[in-house]
Amino acid sequence: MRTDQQTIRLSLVAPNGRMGKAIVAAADADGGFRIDADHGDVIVDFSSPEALAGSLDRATRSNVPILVGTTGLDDFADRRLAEAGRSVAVLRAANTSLGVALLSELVERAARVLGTDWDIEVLEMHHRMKRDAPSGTALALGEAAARGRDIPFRRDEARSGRGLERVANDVGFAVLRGGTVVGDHDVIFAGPEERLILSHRAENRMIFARGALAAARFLHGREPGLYTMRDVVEAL
Ligand SMILES: NC(=O)C1=CN([C@@H]2O[C@H](COP(=O)(O)OP(=O)(O)OC[C@H]3O[C@@H](n4cnc5c(N)ncnc54)[C@H](OP(=O)(O)O)[C@@H]3O)[C@@H](O)[C@H]2O)C=CC1
Ligand SMILES: O=C(O)C1=N[C@H](C(=O)O)C[C@H](O)C1
Repeated sequence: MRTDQQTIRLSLVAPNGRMGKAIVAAADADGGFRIDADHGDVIVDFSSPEALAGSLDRATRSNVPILVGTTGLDDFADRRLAEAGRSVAVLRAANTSLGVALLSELVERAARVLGTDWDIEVLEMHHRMKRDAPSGTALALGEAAARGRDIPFRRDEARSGRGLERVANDVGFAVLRGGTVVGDHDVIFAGPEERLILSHRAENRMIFARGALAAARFLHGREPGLYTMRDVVEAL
């Protein structure tokens, strides 16, 4: 039980989902948080893209910061998040684990250092219930690679058939689904006669839940803006 910090009330959009339950368990173990159905200090949304508009409306109307962990969001959702970020603090994270926050930095750096003759492929595997593909994390890692290389992010994710020679600088995606896999991500840099593979393995949803609590603590009382897990890690 923490005694050094103020208790933060979390309003969970989906308390009964897999992530909702993990966050409730992590909050219980931490002792510095309380789950509050409506009037939280921070809104926490790990649900589905359909819920996002309502969650952002609630955040801006009540002037409360919001953590969005939902993946599978489209460009329109990006614009809504940016708009909400003008009036409240908004943190969007496809992956709230500490390991993936660091992996994203490593990927950006590797892409910057390795020349364009190193192709970049992202491979991910998740449990059979996952609805979106590629995972939000895989896409965010692809974006980090493109950022490192200072090129526009172009996805190649439909390789089946013929005439599929690789286009230079595209980021390729491969997706596996099955069983209860919590979340595996490999970023493969395939160069001339060598490969560098940066990997993360999530073994339990509690890693995302603990990261979500760190993000909520970061957001509490934070000024309006769009934030990422890198901001959270830097503030730790
Ligand atoms: N950022 C991160 O670190 C992580 C992100 N995720 C992402 O979080 C999201 C949820 O994952 P997970 O918990 O495994 O999924 P689940 O399917 O277990 O839970 C989703 C929950 O959202 C609820 N829900 C769905 N639509 C709405 C809506 N329109 N309004 C309110 N609630 C809604 C569902 O309720 P009901 O069952 O009643 O429909 C359910 O309780 C996914 O997008 C996933 O990719 C997952 C893990 C880590
Ligand atoms: O749906 C999941 O389970 C996960 N979703 C996130 C994603 O799409 O990247 C994060 C994590 O990999 C688990």
